Amino acid sequence: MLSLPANWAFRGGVRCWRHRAVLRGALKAPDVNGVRRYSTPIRGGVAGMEDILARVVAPLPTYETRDKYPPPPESNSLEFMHFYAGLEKEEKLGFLTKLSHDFGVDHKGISELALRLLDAQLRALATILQVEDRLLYGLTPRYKQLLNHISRVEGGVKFLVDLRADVLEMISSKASETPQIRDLNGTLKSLLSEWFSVGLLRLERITWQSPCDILQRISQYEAVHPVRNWTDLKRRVGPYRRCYAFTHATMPGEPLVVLHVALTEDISDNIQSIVREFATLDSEEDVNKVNAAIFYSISSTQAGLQGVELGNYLIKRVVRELQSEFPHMAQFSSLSPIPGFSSWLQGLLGQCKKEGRGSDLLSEQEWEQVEQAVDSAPGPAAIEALRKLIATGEWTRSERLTRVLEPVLMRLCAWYLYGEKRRDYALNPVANFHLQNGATMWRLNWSADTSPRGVANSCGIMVNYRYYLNETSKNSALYLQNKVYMYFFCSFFYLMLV
Ligand SMILES: CC(C)(COP(=O)(O)OP(=O)(O)OC[C@H]1O[C@@H](n2cnc3c(N)ncnc32)[C@H](O)[C@@H]1OP(=O)(O)O)[C@@H](O)C(=O)NCCC(=O)NCCSC(=O)CC(=O)O
Repeated sequence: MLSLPANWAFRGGVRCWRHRAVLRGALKAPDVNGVRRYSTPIRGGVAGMEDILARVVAPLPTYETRDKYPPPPESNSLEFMHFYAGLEKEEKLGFLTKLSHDFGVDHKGISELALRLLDAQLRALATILQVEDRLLYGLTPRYKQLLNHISRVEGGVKFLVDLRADVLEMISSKASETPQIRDLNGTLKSLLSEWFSVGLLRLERITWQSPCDILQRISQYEAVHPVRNWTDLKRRVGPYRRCYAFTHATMPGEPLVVLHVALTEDISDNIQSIVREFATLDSEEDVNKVNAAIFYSISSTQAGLQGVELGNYLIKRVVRELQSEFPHMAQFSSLSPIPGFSSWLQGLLGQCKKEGRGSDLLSEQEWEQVEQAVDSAPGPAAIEALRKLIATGEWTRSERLTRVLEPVLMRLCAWYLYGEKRRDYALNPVANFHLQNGATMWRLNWSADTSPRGVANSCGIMVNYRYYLNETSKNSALYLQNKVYMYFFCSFFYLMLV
């Protein structure tokens, strides 16, 4: 029995009183994602939650009647959606905990079926297969059929995407770490991965002629290089630029993942040349100037679709689109930020200061140059001075210090990207994304993002992840199965200096 905070029942009671009042027509129920109001009154508090769940989460049909059982009424789905939409954040935690705990897999039934499978091992293969199929069916959580039915009502898929976003937030914030909540996340992810498979996605090119609300969403969803104004946005969908999004029939007008591309002569080493400088040409007159496609921003817009790998699908699909538009194009690369490098470096400097050992980071000669450049005494004082300068970005104002720090920061950044791991994969999430896709860590670029954000996040350094099209499948398998990173030696020679 789930124990909820004592006041929950009261608050829930008040809320459910409001629901009841709404249902009697006393108040107009707000439509939720276009979901029509349900018609059955509900009791308040935990009892109200149990009442709702017991009523709308229908028991799994028996194995024998599983294909013949009539689907539950649509009102069950609507009632569940409306009830959930009316809950506060902490109430949703309680509700989803109860759903996942009490309406999941019948574990007792599974253990009985597992014993039957063991007993059947000496029987005919047909019998074994039949018992295995029963076991497989028995492993279906009771709530899964409700989720399937919800996906068929208007706004249902978007509701489930947002529901998974709530579940992911509960897991990442450690508000809930139960295995049942993880199971609920797994079930939602597998359903969403089916519904958002690449064959069901629609590739849309976004141009200045696209509907205003789409352009507005593209602008607000841009998570990597924020759009400053309409002029900036017009540039990003204008000449020598491409902007693509995947959309889905169940979520019309909602770009699910957005990719911004610059069409250039060579592989770009600087983001300001892409998002700051304005083109002098009004149209793409000289396509011979276009030899490379630079992916300079990719953003998933639906938190609930994390792990569905829409970004990977989109990059691969856009490459094909560009190859058909520019048959001679042979260079496909990202120009990616390196979020986390500066904070990682600050942590290292803090450790060095504590242990009074800076020699791991900089050579004696480099430290001497830094001490002269920052006019500091050697040892902890120099380390602290360097920490402050990097934290504020002040170091970029000193040519002398910049000259001293370039080889140091490039060397440390190469190691951060290549050597620092999380569960044997790249620690940096952007590196992990592109390496998962089969890209090669191709080139580190100094002073590639001189914006305050770029200097603060990664000391202004950016990286190209190069897509060698004939090698991405092999590279992806090597990375995912063997944790082997592909990097281009001569651009990452800094690694040899580590
Ligand atoms: C990068 C994404 C589009 C990937 O989304 P997908 O749906 O394709 O993939 P996914 O959700 O399965 O995640 C795949 C991997 O992306 C990596 N990843 C990268 N950035 C992440 C982020 N901010 N949050 C969560 N994961 C992130 C993770 O390591 C994850 O691996 P795992 O699941 O194993 O942990 C998205 O994560 C996102 O929108 N991130 C925020 C914006 C951003 O950082 N964009 C990339 C910047 S580089 C850039 O924009 C230029 C360019 O390179 O194009």
